[in-house]
Amino acid sequence: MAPRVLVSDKLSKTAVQIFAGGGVEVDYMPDLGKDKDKLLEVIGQYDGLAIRSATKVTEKLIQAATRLKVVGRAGIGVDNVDIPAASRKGIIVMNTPFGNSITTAEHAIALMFAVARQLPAADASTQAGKWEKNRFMGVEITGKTLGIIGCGNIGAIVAARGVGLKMRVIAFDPFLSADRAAHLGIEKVELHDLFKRSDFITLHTPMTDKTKGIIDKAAIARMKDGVRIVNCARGGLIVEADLAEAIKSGKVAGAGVDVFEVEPATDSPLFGLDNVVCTPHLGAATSEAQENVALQVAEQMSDYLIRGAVANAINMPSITAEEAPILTPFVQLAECLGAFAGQVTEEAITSVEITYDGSVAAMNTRALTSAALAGLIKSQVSDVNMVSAPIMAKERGIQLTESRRDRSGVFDSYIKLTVVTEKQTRSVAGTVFSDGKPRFIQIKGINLDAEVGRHMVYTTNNDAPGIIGLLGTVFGKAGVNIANFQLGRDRPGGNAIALLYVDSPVPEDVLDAVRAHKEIASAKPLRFDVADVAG
Ligand SMILES: NC(=O)C1=CN([C@@H]2O[C@H](COP(=O)(O)OP(=O)(O)OC[C@H]3O[C@@H](n4cnc5c(N)ncnc54)[C@H](O)[C@@H]3O)[C@@H](O)[C@H]2O)C=CC1
Ligand SMILES: O=C(O)C(=O)COP(=O)(O)O
Repeated sequence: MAPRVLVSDKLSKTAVQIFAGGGVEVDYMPDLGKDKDKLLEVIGQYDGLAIRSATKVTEKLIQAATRLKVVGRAGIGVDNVDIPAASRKGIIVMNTPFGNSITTAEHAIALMFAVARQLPAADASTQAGKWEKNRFMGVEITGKTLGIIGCGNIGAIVAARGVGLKMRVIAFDPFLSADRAAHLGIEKVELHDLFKRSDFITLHTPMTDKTKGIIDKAAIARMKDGVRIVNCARGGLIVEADLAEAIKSGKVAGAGVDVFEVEPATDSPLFGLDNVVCTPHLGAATSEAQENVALQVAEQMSDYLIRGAVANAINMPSITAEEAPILTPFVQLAECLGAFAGQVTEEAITSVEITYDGSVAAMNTRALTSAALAGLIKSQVSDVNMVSAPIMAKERGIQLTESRRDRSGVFDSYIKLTVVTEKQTRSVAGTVFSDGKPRFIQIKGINLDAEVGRHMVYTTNNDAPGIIGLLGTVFGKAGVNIANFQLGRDRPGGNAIALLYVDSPVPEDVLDAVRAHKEIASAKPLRFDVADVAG
């Protein structure tokens, strides 16, 4: 069945063509994002949801989205998506991090000019036949100091434009390196310094707990008199009432505002003030940017839904379309190792160590680790996948270590998973054979070579004669067919294990008959719900 995607915001129709061309069924309802109740009603029918900023992907919507696998944001900011809730539900959230950045940077520059020369008010006055040449005295931009808060993709483009306009550009961004600042020809400064020195301030950070209200009354008090402020990032970065107050008092000479605390903004303390230029969240609104983001989000979502490739996900490591087929057998192996460890571990897990040995070490091990964690946690929580597993492991306080090493044994590559609980440490290792199927090659340090089947039984016992006969007889009597039987031991007469791949689940009373034997320490039924296992 073809995956189904809902487009609930106004995306370029290019997205529809890409989805349809890629084998994805698509419903284009650009106004649905504004109708919360209707969206809640229909969301259960879709595997993908393509949005801009109008659709709010709340926890409630996510709970109702029983089939949803991916949310694609045709744009940059994902503050309208409850990412932790999506991650917990195993839903990938992806954006298009570059598609509208030039356009948004240009809008910031446009607002800076509009505020410097009071263009909207001058336009209105002129068209009203007033010719108020003396009223609209502006300021020059050349030689002025432009303070950029948040110098990522958009901030850096604004910086380059500012330098081109002969401004002195300074930036505050904790993640801006000195090298990058030098390369951009700008000065990296602290926030208080930026406030003190800037003639123009422009905001380009995401909306986070740290950036919310970064421009408030106290911040404004530290700024130069007559500063002009531009916000093309997110409304909540500025406390609108504080800015309005400062404009009325003349402390701030003007503001260019594209984004608002509440959107759509039908009312704001900034409306009607002299030299405040407002636009209705138009930062990304050019035909070029909208083509870019629509095309990109549709390609990314189709690639994920059809081929399992992951690009630009906020809550999952990337997997390219080329990488996906090579990685898939190892993803399955990692999940089987996790599932084995999860099913034989009954106590709370304190830490997990994953070792990648040989050629697998050069692969996308973040994705493989997520798969191993998903397998591990699946024995306790059925609704977990590679997206939600890392967050669930973290919530459970599981410490994670990952190590890689060059080929150290007979296998071209293998993965070893060690799970530590308060009582014991357990390890299981596996590889992928040339048939692409996962194999267990070591359990508790005991070597074996076991095909992974959907239904399996794992026993631990003393190495003594008669165990094969016992299992064969008990299972045979119960009508359970053994497809494959693997044994291993640490030394003659020592600890032994058996791993049986059976054609059907083994009833508990049959296992009890096995457990009753004096040489058997434990007998566990196992299940592996992974695509490429046998059975
Ligand atoms: N008005 C509009 O239509 C549009 C608005 N945006 C907004 O612009 C924002 C920035 O976009 P990009 O530059 O592409 O993102 P980005 O992720 O490339 O850059 C954001 C920068 O902010 C910095 N940052 C984070 N926390 C900070 C803090 N507390 N103080 C200072 N800097 C901090 C980061 O280190 C990063 O360098 C987006 O998050 C989005 O909200 C984006 C596109 C269109
Ligand atoms: O990409 C972003 O972060 C934006 O803010 C653009 O928003 P929009 O897609 O125009 O609703």
